[in-house]
Amino acid sequence: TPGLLVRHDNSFQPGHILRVTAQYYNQVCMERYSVLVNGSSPGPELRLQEGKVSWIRVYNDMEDLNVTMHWHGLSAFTAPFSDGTPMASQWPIAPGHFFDYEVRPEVGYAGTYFYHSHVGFQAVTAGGALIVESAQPSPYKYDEERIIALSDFFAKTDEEIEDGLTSTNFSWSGETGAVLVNGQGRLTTNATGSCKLAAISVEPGKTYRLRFIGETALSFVSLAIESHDLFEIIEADGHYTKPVKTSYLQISSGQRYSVLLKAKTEAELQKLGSRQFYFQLTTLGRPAVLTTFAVLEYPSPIATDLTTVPATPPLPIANITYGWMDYALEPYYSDLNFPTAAEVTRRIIINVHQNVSSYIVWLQSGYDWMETFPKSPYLVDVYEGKLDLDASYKRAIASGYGFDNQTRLFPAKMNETLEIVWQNQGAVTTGGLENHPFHGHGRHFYDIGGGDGLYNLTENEKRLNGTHPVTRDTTVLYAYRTKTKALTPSGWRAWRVRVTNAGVWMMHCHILQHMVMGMQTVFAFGDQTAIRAQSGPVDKGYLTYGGSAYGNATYYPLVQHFFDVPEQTVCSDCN
Ligand SMILES: O=C1O[C@H]([C@@H](O)CO)C(O)=C1O
Repeated sequence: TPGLLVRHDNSFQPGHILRVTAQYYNQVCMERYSVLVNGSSPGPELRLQEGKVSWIRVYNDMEDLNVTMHWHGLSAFTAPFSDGTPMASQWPIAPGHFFDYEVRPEVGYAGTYFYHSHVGFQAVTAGGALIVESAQPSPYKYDEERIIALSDFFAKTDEEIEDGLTSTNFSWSGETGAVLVNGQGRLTTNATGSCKLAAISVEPGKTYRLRFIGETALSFVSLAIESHDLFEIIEADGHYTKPVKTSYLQISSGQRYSVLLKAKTEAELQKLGSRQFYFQLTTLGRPAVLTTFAVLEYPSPIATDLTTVPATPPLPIANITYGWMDYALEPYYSDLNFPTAAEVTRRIIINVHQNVSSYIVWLQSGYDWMETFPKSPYLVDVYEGKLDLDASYKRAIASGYGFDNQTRLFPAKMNETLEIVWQNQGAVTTGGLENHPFHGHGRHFYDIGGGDGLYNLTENEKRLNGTHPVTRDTTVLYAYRTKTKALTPSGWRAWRVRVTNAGVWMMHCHILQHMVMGMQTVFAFGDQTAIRAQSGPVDKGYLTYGGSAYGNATYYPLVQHFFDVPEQTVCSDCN
């Protein structure tokens, strides 16, 4: 019997504890008020085991802000209220409360992930690396690994940024001040002072698995390493790929890649006459191009110089590569589950564009979605019997867009095979276009590619022929140009998804500013019956804000164990 209620009193030991605070913090030698996990940005690195349940306790130690924690890329494998999307899959954790997330990474999903708050702009600082360890040895051999998490620095506070983006008196967040590596960096290429670049230490002759994590709020980054001009991609978004050689990476907010890097030998270092090399990171597709640095350092009798920024970048300044690695990545392990075009039962074309009127918003199928839209979380409403997904489905089908504008849901039935096409269009009034890294919660989607103009099924089938699409959770809808005519198609990205995991799954642009400006959609997979059947009955403590599933300083929560049923229950089951 899943769903046993357990009082999480003092005897309960969560596997991990994350404490979220809002406080002044030092980054790039500037003080900024921000939301942190365990007092730092990035927060602690979490390691979970493939196939095993992890309980992660998240304390909201803030006075006046809600929080949720999302396990980016793992969300199909959480208990019903554990995906961490506010007002979609759970009531957010109220100030002074805590919530125990139950996360079970599925076998086959060992790889590189991250966690982050899903509330407002908090994820700019509130997040950290999440590695799912495999029960099996890696198919690739490497000596050691290093995590390289990229994030952005903004001088404005989250509140100023959110207010600016959502008020009639629109004001942009500003562009990123610096792209940071593991939370470290300097404001501009020629900044002076003692502020240090991040150092990634390696030893001569060893092979490293570099795990790159796109934890940026905004930045789409092209990245290369001085004198180390060839590495091999072996993982994308949690899945091993066949090896692909490349001289640079292009990584958006929400994406992860692992690459193998062969460190120079002692002899090669002698020849090069250097023991430190720059990582060069350039932002793409924004009005301002920013180039920032980190350092790859080898053991040296002379301390590595982390305060000098090269006056001239050692590598050429990168440009965007449209369709980078599209149709090129293939799964390492053969995957027979890829749905062909003939298997697609419904194609949902989602037109996305910016609308400039009294507010500046991003619309999908004509509507924005903000966490302020629902009065209560969809998933809660399903269990309360207040949300009729069959009626919503009928309205969505009748609309011709697969979208129900009453609930602002994209509802789907179990066992449908969806093709979801994100279609970029010029902004209303300005014709402006941008690149958007679209992220899908729930089970990973098959990425069937992207291109310029308008999606053309026949043309894309030709390109797909003979390739083996990979499953991803974040891929980029490119713009191809910065301007076109209002509502004119310019760029598309398409996914295929088998509807097998009942639940409420967000699909959204991972740029935090764009999310705040409405660039989010919510899919409901399965109707009420399917969702309830998957979880079994749920406790009422999940159905109200601050309910009894949420603990506080004087109250131990009543938590349902959906996967991890304590032993005594198994025993009472037998009776
Ligand atoms: O969403 C955005 O809004 C601004 C601009 O389009 C409106 O000023 C910008 O640069 C974005 O990426």
